[in-house]
Amino acid sequence: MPTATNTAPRTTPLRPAAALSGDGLVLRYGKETVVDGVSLALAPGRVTALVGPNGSGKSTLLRSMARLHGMAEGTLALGGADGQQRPAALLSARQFAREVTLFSQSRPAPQGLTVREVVAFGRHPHRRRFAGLDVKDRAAINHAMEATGVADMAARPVGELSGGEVQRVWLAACVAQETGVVLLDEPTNHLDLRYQVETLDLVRDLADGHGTAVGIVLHDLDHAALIADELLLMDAGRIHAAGLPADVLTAENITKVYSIRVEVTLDERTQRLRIDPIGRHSAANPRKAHP
Ligand SMILES: Nc1ncnc2c1ncn2[C@@H]1O[C@H](COP(=O)(O)OP(=O)(O)OP(=O)(O)O)[C@@H](O)[C@H]1O
Repeated sequence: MPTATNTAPRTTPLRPAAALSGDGLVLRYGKETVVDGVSLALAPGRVTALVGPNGSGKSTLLRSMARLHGMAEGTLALGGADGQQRPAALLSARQFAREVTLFSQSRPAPQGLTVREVVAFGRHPHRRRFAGLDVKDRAAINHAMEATGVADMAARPVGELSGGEVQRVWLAACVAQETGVVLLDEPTNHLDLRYQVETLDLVRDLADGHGTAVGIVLHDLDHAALIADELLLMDAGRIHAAGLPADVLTAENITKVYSIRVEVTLDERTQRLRIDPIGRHSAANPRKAHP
C-alpha cells in the first residue's frame, strides 16, 4: 500500500510507526506553490526514494522535512520509540539535529579544515557546549569515515579535494551525526562508478543494519528501483504515484511524467527492474529501426 499520497497518509498495522512524517505539505517560494498538499511517512529501516523530473519539487520537499524550508501549510511530526508522534516544531534546532540530518548538494568545501574536522561537524548536536570530542564522538567519526571511504584522507585539507571527494566527506558528517532519520538529496551525483555503488550500499546498510529511516532523492531510476523499499514519483509538486518500485516505475507512469517513451524490463535472473529511455537514436525506436 502506498505510504505517500496527496491527501492524508495511510497506515497499515504491519508498518512501523513513522520516524518522520509530513502531512498535507504545501511549500512555496514567494507566491509560487511548488509542492501542493503532499503527505509522506519515512519509516525506520526503510528507504523511501523520491524521483521525478527537474523542478517537480523533490529537493524543496526534502528540505522542508529537514525544517530548512518553511511550510505554508501542513505539519511535520517525529515518531518516538514508543510509537508516539511529536510535532517537529516543538523541538529546538539542536534536538531536531539529533534526530534528522540532511545531505544536500549545496555544501561548500570549507577552507583550512581537514577531512576529520569536517566530519566532526556531525557530532555538534551531541556535544555539550565548549566540550571536546569524547570516545563516542571519535568512534562515530571513525566509523563514518570508514563507511564513506574517506578514512585514508582524514588529515588532508578539504580545500584540496575533488568535488566527489568533498561530497563523500559531507556524507560522512551526516553518518557521524547518528540520527534515526537520514535525508539525502542526490548523494550519488558527481561520484564515480565505485562510489555510486558504495553510497547506495551504505544507504541500505543504514536502513538494514541501524534501522535508519532514509528519504533519498535520486535521478537514476535504475538506482531508485534497486535501493528503494518505496518510491514516490513526483510531478509538478504532487505525487503522481507511490508504492513498490515495480508498481510505480511502469512505462505508462514514466512516460506520463517525464514525457519520454521508455522500456521497462524485469531481469529474470536478478529480479532487477531496468528502465531504458527510447531516444531518437535508440535501437528500440521504430523510426530508427525502419528509417
Ligand atoms: N530559491 C528558489 N526561489 C524560487 N524558486 C525556486 C527556488 N528553488 C527552487 N525553486 C523552484 O521550485 C520548484 C521546485 O524546485 P526543486 O528544486 O524542489 O525541484 P527538484 O524536483 O528538486 O528539481 P531538480 O531535479 O532539478 O533538482 C522549481 O520550479 C524551481 O524553479
